[in-house]
Amino acid sequence: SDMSVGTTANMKLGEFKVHKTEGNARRATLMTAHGPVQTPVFMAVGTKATVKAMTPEELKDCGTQVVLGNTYHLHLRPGEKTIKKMGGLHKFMNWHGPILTDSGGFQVFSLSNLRKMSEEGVEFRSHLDGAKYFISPEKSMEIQMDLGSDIIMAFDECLQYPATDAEIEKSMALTYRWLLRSKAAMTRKESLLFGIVQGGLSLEHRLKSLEQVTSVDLPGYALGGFSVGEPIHLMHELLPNVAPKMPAHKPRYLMGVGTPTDLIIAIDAGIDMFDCVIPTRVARNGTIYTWQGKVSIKRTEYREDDSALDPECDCYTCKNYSKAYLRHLFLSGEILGSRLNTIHNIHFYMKLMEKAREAIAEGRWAQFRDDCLTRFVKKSK
Ligand SMILES: O=c1nc[nH]c2cc3[nH]c(NCCN4CCCCC4)nc3cc12
Ligand SMILES: [Zn+2]
Repeated sequence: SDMSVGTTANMKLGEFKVHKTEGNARRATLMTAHGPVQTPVFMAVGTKATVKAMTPEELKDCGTQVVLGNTYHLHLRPGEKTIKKMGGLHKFMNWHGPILTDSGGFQVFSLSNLRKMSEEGVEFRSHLDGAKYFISPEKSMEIQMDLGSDIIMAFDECLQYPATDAEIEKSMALTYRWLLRSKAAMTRKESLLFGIVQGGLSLEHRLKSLEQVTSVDLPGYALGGFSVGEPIHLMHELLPNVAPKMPAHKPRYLMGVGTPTDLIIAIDAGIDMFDCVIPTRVARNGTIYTWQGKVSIKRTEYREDDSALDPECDCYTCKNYSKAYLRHLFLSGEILGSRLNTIHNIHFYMKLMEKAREAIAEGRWAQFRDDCLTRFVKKSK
């Protein structure tokens, strides 16, 4: 269990202690203002101050350690000034564990009708009501500090895929200049600022961006610019050539990733932290992750199936409900269906990370990795 790595009592804010490694995989602890984070860790995405369909208590019961918030969404609604007045994001959403906030750049490019990009920042219209907004490194830091975020992401430019070499070079240079401005503007001592490495799907540019970003002394570093529509094998091939070259004694965060298979492959490459909407989003669409592969709950074969979603799972949903009932809820569009499927998928992701942490700590990561890849790759039913 997570206690096997000893006490975190006298760890300093921002300290990252690597307890055990096996190949590139690491078992570590990161100390934040809201407590220790045991890695490898999957962070539940709570974009609009809620992890959809789950209460904070249910999140905790599923083993959630860190919740992710979004600068873009919360700036538009209800506004960080309101959240600050209400006591900050932890109090507002009643989540008192560590919170990581994304810096807004990615969401502006993927959600809003972009108006204008400049050295200064990005001007855009809200996807909600078309109102005009402007975000810069300084504005992004101000928003994340007002939210009271424990881990603040630098304001970067996430390049779309595909991109030419010239576009990649231009964009990563801007991301580097914006990183320096982010660091200068992030003055909240309780918060940890993470830099974001870009460089597209080009190893040469990735290593150049890695050199630039890690030349700035920070408590952690992320790999951005992935999971943006590129063929997934390109990321799988690039990771082992980039992740191990990130600072060994700082946390490595792969943004926006991924499926259970992606997580295993990335941990094997040396990644410590992940976030993705997949477990919550696909749950609402009736797709369930299990230790025997994926299950689509709407299938007719489950109509009178009295068994649990996953016989190897001990979550609240698997202990109390049958596939037949969950199929009925899904087909009826019942809210409880979204809730019970989400509870299971989040529990599955957190259990996967817990087992990965134990496997690395006990020197049997390679066996666990191969076992998972065999289980997950099997055809989904
Ligand atoms: O380069 C990035 N910088 C800042 N934040 C990011 C967030 C990201 N999220 C993703 N991918 C999310 C992909 N996700 C996969 C499941 C379906 C919905 C979209 N890439 C990212 C890159 C970045
Ligand atoms: Zn379950």
